[in-house]
Amino acid sequence: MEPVYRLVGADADGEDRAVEAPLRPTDLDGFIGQERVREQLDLVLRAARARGATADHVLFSGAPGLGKTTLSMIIAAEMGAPFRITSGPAIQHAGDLAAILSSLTEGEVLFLDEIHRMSRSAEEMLYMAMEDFRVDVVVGTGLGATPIPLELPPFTLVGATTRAGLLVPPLRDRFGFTAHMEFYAPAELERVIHRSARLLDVAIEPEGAAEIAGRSRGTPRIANRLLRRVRDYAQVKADGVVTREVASAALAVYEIDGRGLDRLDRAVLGALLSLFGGGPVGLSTLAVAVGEERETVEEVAEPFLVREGLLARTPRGRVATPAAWAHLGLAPLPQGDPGTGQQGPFGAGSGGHVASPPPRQRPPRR
Ligand SMILES: Nc1ncnc2c1ncn2[C@@H]1O[C@H](COP(=O)(O)OP(=O)(O)OP(=O)(O)O)[C@@H](O)[C@H]1O
Repeated sequence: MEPVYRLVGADADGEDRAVEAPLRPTDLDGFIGQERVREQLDLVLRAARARGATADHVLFSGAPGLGKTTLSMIIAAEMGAPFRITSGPAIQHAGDLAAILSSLTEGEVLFLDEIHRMSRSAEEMLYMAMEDFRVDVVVGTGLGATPIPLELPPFTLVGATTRAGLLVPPLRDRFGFTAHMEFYAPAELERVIHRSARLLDVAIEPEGAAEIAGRSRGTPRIANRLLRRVRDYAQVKADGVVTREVASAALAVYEIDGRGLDRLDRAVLGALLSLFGGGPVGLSTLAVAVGEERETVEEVAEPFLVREGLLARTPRGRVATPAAWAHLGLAPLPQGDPGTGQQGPFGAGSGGHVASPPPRQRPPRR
């Protein structure tokens, strides 16, 4: 699938990569939210420091942009250890991993992003390295292949994954501490935005920060990106201060609505409601209706709509919830509406079927 650029996408784009470094908190106290993870990690690190030992291996799981890389850098900083970063897709052969591991120094923190995308042979080498701080490097090929054991200095592996379920148990079991990163509450995102605004020298009012936070999909990376776009607008169209009105007008230019939905999200939801009476409708049909690839609808638009309780995936197809009708300002079709002839799982009006004639669009609710 071609990557789809979205201002509210959680993956890092080129600009994010270029500007995120100075916005990262550098110690646990400066890291906002994720209270439980922070508290547990603090204990793990303090205990390791008190023993004069290297910290246990750590696994972070969770959606992109929630702070996994930032926390792993904090682990290195808190341990006073060097930090190195690599990723699963960059390690396609066991030899790639052996080269990295054999150059680690004592106590170094190795951050392995997208650990679920490493090759199987590298994964097997990693188990041994994590457990025994040793790897077998195979020299030669065929009958002449000989494993040469190589001792490694103690190090801390910090793995990050968006798909913890894809990790094989022997790998998962070798992490001493595993944490799942949750989406952030709006109040936490407001703190992230105020902190970033201070670092970027942007004047922002509390209501302006709240406006951005509400549209940031629970994700600090998106909050920081929206802040940068709102700052541009404030400089060009206003007096540079981010007020509620400025934030709201700026994000309207980018077609990000009050709940953080963008044009694609609203197109999917709009088609589901106005063409298919709220569903159920098959994914392929829905994708054709919005002129997008099936994968784009399924992987790019739907996860957030499902998370927000606006859309449900049911065995009979995609279904809009009552909240979806309310969000688009439409009244759900009444029970037994001739436009749909069916009753869906979300009560009155959520029925409807691809084969049915498209229902009439209702005027906005008062
Ligand atoms: N708790 C937080 N407090 C303040 N800023 C944060 C926090 N979490 C993340 N950020 C900011 O959000 C941005 C993205 O964070 P980070 O790169 O650590 O996310 P990630 O989970 O590693 O994402 P990916 O999986 O895409 O690599 C960074 O600019 C970082 O400063």
